[in-house]
Amino acid sequence: MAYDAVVLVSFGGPERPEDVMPFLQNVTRGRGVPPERLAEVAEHYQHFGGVSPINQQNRELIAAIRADFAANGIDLPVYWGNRNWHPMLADTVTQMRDDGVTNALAFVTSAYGGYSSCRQYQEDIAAARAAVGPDAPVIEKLRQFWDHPGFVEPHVDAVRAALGQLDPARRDTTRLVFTAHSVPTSMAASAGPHGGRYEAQLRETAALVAAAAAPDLPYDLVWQSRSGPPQVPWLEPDVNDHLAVLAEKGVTGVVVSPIGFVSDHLEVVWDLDTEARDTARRLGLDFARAATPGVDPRFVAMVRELVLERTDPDGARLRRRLGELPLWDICPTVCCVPARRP
Ligand SMILES: CC1=C(CCC(=O)O)c2cc3nc(cc4[nH]c(cc5[nH]c(cc1n2)c(C)c5CCC(=O)O)c(CCC(=O)O)c4C)C(CCC(=O)O)=C3C
Ligand SMILES: [Fe+2]
Repeated sequence: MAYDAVVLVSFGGPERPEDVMPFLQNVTRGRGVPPERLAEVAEHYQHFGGVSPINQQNRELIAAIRADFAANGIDLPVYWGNRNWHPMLADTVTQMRDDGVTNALAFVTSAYGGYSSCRQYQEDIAAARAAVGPDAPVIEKLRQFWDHPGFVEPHVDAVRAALGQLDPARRDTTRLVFTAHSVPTSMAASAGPHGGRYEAQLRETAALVAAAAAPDLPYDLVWQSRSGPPQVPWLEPDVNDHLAVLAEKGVTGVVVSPIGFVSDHLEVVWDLDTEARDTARRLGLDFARAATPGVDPRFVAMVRELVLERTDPDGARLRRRLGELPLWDICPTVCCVPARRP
């Protein structure tokens, strides 16, 4: 198959105070998120002047991908469209159509399977194509990359660097805490043969990062940024509750590594750097937050490798990975479908 473009597909975030509410309404439409929760999250954004860092981070990632493609002889334009805020994916797909694009590959800024991280992005792509009409380009999502060295290695280095900020004399009471966005348990236990991928893949990534960064330290995978109405069960424990349990057990310091994400967006700079750090301070725990891949050259090169896996005659041989869970190039239609429609 010959491809004529790459499109980066992401979550999107507000860039002005007046964008915050309409953005949150886009995120939560039809999801039963209580208005109190929306008001609280709007407040988090307003602490940063109504500007989420995520769009600027994606601009920087796209600039780095373009430079990497150019340096490596890949002659494909790179477009950008979001699920929840401008540039909206449907507008981007319109532009791609107008530019004559017919077959594109999509790089989604989420490493994992699962409904929000994989299937919902495929639904976003299908909806954007439907809005454009029959002459919309075909768009195929690149594979999940939770165990790709270009994703794992930057996390490993970041955990090592964060450990370096903690007291080495207290290493035997130091602990690694990996985090990812919580999801409703009904979504986590996705139906079909590929159910439960999100949590299983996160556990594999946590194990890979821990083994390479600090094999002597115990670690846990916990959840952050729970949304939704309180009566709906979401994956637990929450990172803040987990820190309290660790402090109780005699742990003196934590490295918190958000392996669920690819950049230090608002859920990282607010939910971890502000809230979880405050929790740690109250509990008397030393706290260091590990960085996400961002524009690490290995992560940028990974995007090129994922493209080459699909375009190079030897592509299958380029499929670099560190884990052992099932991996597929193209998601089966039953993959990552939630047990109950969210
Ligand atoms: C699995 C997952 C990822 C990782 C995969 C990926 O990266 O895509 C992720 C990423 C993100 N989540 C983000 C922000 C938000 N997520 C929300 C709400 C929700 N997230 C969910 C799941 C996930 N979310 C779910 C199941 C909901 C409930 C509503 C629903 O069923 O869909 C809400 C609503 C308010 C609230 O928090 O209650 C906000 C504002 C931002 C942007 C941060 C920025 O602006 O910098 C990013 C990257
Ligand atoms: Fe999937």
